[in-house]
Amino acid sequence: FDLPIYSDEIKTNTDDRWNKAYLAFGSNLGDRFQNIQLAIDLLKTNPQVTVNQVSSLFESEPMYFTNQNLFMNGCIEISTNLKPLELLKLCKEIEYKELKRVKQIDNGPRTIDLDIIMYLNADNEQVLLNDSELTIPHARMLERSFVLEPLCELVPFDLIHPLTCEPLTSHLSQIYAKGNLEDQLWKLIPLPTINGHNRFLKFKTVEKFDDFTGKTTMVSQSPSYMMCVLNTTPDSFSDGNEFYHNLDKQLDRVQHMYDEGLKLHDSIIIDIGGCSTRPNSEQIEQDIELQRTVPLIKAIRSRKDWEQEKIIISIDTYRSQVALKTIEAGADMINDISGGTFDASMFDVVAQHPEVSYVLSHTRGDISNMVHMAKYDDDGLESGDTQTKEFMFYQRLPSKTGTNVIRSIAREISDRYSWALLKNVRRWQLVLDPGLGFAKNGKNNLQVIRHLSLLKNYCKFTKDGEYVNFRNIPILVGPSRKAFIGKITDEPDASKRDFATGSVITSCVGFGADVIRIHDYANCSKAIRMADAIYKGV
Ligand SMILES: Nc1nc2ncc(COP(=O)(O)O)nc2c(=O)[nH]1
Ligand SMILES: Nc1nc2ncc(COP(=O)(O)O)nc2c(=O)[nH]1
Repeated sequence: FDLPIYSDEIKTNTDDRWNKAYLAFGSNLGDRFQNIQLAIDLLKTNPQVTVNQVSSLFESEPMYFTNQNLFMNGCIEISTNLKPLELLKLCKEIEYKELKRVKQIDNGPRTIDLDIIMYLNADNEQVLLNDSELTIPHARMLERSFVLEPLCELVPFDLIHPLTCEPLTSHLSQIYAKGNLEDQLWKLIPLPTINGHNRFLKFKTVEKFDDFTGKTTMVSQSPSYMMCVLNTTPDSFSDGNEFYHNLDKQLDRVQHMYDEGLKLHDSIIIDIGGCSTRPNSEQIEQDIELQRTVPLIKAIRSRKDWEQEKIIISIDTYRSQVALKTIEAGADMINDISGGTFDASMFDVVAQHPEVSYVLSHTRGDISNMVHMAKYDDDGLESGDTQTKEFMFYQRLPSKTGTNVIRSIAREISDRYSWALLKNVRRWQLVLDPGLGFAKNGKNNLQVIRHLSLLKNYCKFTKDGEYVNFRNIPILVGPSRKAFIGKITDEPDASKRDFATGSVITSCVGFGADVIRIHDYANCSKAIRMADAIYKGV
């Protein structure tokens, strides 16, 4: 490896191309999430820095000096024309001047820690630096899962460490192989703060070696979340809404969800839908959708007898204005079945609220024609595109395998993912949903459920060199009472499909789903708990 040895007086960029750097952030003092967002914004506002990507957020046990609060960690990819020592100066300014970090002891608590991990010059070559003030690559990065895990979301899985010449992903696997609990991380999806409670959806995804196949994949090992459907539309296909417009009746139902759901879950997600998304259903006006959702959300949030921090409110809408108004009313998640395709402003609204989660779903076409778009029989690559390469946990996916359905879905979601990031949506906000029944027929739905772990471990290199991966992004599925269940169990009445739904959600958990959207919360809650015990060892 003819690695460039960099020092100030040698390489200054003769052309206007910028260098790239990977920074690691950590905070365990004050409002960690706010501190991190402030540090990112301070980097963004610097004219000599562009923030390209930000990883998921992770919670980790303190290393070295263990008697302190849990850390919130992640990584940032920036482009910059600052040289390493100038970049270090900027990071220190952000830490000490802006975020008032006070360094008492080494490895002790801090409002923010911003470390330069790696630095690549304009020719994309790793830069090595051994200065008294700064070592690049960071001398301790290879012992830190709280650095390598978020970093492996941002860099191609085959990127090597310039000194060990080993891929970063294999260094990370080596840390996990030691089996130290303190190396395991919790992935955090931020939610709006309520009554002073900083809330997060929390997921633990671990690398698991499969004894039978000898392959390693990422699997979930944390309790699955239950998303309870609360449709306020007269034409919901499955919970025939006799009380869709009666607020008191709806609050009674929420009370029952609260009582039943919290028996076996630490929190419940209530998915409020004011406009049916059933294929070919009539799409009511936005104002009516707002009337059916905003007052209900406000009424839920006004109940002092409920522990509000345990009630996560999701709004099932593809309209940006409904998303905006319901967030203002107290919604925590935007559940958009259209993947941002029905309303061009949706991603702008999501980007304005980095504390709100967004379900990025797969569909095709629109409500009236999606049923005709369930064609997945080829690998879906543009004809003649031989450069796009797709992988499932670093194993190259040969074309023409039985995984065409899930690969097409993963690829089409990854296109929406890239667009969302361009619109400044944060990776940490996202939950993925393959969209059961949306531009999928019954057979497709079964294949999607069987291949959920491919979606979870999907990554691709596009022909123009972009790298996308879904490492650590939770998967939501909504199979409850759907037509494919009715067809297989010969049950035309949707409201009688709950027992069969219980078996489907067990399979979904078994194949890696992290959030399950259901109608019969009282019974499905138990099925989810059993599935968590069997498949996730929870
Ligand atoms: N979990 C966790 N533990 C830690 N321990 C020490 C330091 C100090 O790191 P430094 O050597 O870069 O100052 N940072 C962290 C951290 O960010 N996360
Ligand atoms: N994220 C997500 N949201 C959804 N919203 C509505 C429906 C249609 O079912 P319903 O009429 O029972 O709400 N299905 C989904 C789904 O599968 N995933």
